Formats: sequence, C-alpha cells, structure tokens
Amino acid sequence: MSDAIVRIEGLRKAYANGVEALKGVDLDIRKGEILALLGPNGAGKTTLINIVCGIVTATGGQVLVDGKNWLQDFRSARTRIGLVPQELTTDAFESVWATVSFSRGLFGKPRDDAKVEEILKRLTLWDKRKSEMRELSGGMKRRVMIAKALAHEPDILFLDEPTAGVDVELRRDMWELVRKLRADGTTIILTTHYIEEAEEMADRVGVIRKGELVALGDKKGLMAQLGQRTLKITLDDPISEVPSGLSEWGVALEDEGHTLCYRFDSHAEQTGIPQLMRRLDELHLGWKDLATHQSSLEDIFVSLVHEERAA
Ligand SMILES: Nc1ncnc2c1ncn2[C@@H]1O[C@H](COP(=O)(O)OP(=O)(O)OP(=O)(O)O)[C@@H](O)[C@H]1O
Repeated sequence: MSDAIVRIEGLRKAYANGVEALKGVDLDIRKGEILALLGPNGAGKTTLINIVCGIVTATGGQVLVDGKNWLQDFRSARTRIGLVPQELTTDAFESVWATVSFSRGLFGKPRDDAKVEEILKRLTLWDKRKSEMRELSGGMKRRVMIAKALAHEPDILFLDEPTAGVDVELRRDMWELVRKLRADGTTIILTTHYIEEAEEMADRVGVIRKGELVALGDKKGLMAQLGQRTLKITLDDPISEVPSGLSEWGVALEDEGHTLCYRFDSHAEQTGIPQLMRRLDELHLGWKDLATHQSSLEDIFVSLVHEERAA
C-alpha cells in the first residue's frame, strides 16, 4: 500500500464530441507533497483536475480520496478538496471578505469570521478585505481565488495553472505562497506549462501527453529514467556529412560540421562509446575535444512533446 491521499485509477474521459481527453490515467498523490502536472495545451490536465474535483464526470475509472470512492462519498471528498480554477471566477462588485466568506458557506461550513480572517492574513489580503474585486490587481485577484478555495479548510488543493500570464515577480510570489501552504500540511497539485515552475516547486513531476500520463517521478528520478546523455566530439577538421561508417551509432552533425553528437543511455550496459571512438580512428577522423551533457527536465519535456507532434 502507498501513502496516497488521492488515488486515481484508470481514469477516462470521452467528451460528447468524441474527444478522448483521458485514456486511462493511474496516479497516486502522496499526502503533503507538491505534485506538478506538466503537459502541452490540450493534454488533459484540466479535465483530470475537474474530474477529481467533481466538475466533470468521468467515463471510466475512479478516484479514491483517503481510500473512499469520491462519488459514493461525494460530500466528504468535496470538503477535503479545494480548487483554484484557471479562470478567475468572482463577482467584480463583491468585497474580498464577502467573496471568501461566501465560499465557505457553499460547502456547508458554519460562518467563522476568525477563520476567514486567518486565511486573508495568511494570503496578505487582510488590508484589502473591504476592497471590491474589480479594484484589485491581477496578482491580488489570484490570491483571492486561493483564499476562496481555502475558505472551507480543504487539505488537498488543486491549482490549475496558477501562474499563467503572470509576470516573473508575481510568479515567484505565488511559489512562495504555495510552499507556505505545503509547510502548513496542505497537499498541492498544480498544472503548469512552465518547466521552470515544475523544477522549482514540485516534489514530483508528472507529464501528461494526449490524455496519458507518460512520465512520473521526482526530478532526479525522471532525468535518470528518461534522460539521455549526449557525447559531443569536436573534430580537428569539419566534415560535410556523417560518414556511412558511423551509421549504426545514429550520430548527428552540428556546428557546421565541426561537432559529432552521439546520444546514449548512460544506464545501458553498453554505451557504444569505445566502439565509436575506435571507428573514428579507423576512418581517420581526428578529434580535439570530447564533452558529455546530461539532458535536463526541459530537454525531456521537449522531446516528449515532439513525440506527440510526430505521433
Ligand atoms: N467541454 C469539452 N467538450 C469537448 N472537448 C473538450 C472539453 N473540454 C476539453 N476538451 C478537449 O479535451 C482535451 C483536453 O483538454 P484539457 O482542457 O483537459 O487540456 P489541458 O491539458 O488542460 O490544456 P491547457 O493546458 O490548454 O489548459 C482537448 O482536446 C480539449 O479540446
């Protein structure tokens, strides 16, 4: 058994128009972690979140919140979960206080001014409590959305692209805030397009592509699992094309013929490097420098997205 607070099993969604947004996703979310779901536009991230939060109905599979089926035990699941949606959904003329306080009532929680005050202070919104939503900056509005999602005291928080279209400074601010929430014991699942965000924030990263979870792990684990190394061989003299004698290594030519690049799996028993170097000798290809490079999370993500385009 794992320590999953949310267990997603074989989750499927086919929309009425025939789009298969999720094709059987299995995912365990661990208590107290920050999990980032990365994926290109239309990968299925929002659909996944919306199903777990009860906004979209699944066409297959189930979600267990603390071991209980989320539909059979819907009220309890919904109380445990907070959602900050992608779109800002608030009444422009409502005050910050009313927006947050009202949201608490929606979940059947009794009025608790002390709790609302605590949440507003935690999100540095206390000074703005009387302001109408329309008077707030974009960053403040996002904070209110988080306060709203926290109003009924959930311990699992879903953030759907919390920093989309937000400037770098505000983004860092948001990261700080999310870290604080985690330190207070909240489990956080966020979706993002920004690899930097996933790298910076997440304990684990999942990559969703075309409705499937194609990778999952901590950053180092993912790099070890999916990352490749590249050996760059700087030649004495440039060449115009890769000699046929090197075809079995699948090397590429870069830097206007000055550099041969060989991608290899550093975990494989045989990297093929000694044989490649011998072949270079046989072909009388002189070289003056060798360097290896480990692919980053960004390289991995880009190659996964490329695979999608090619598919
Ligand atoms: N209500 C809907 N009806 C029909 N198709 C939908 C609906 N909502 C989403 N889709 C389709 O389902 C697929 C997954 O969309 P989803 O919004 O879950 O992706 P996403 O990964 O969140 O994308 P983005 O990063 O752009 O928000 C897309 O092809 C999308 O067009």
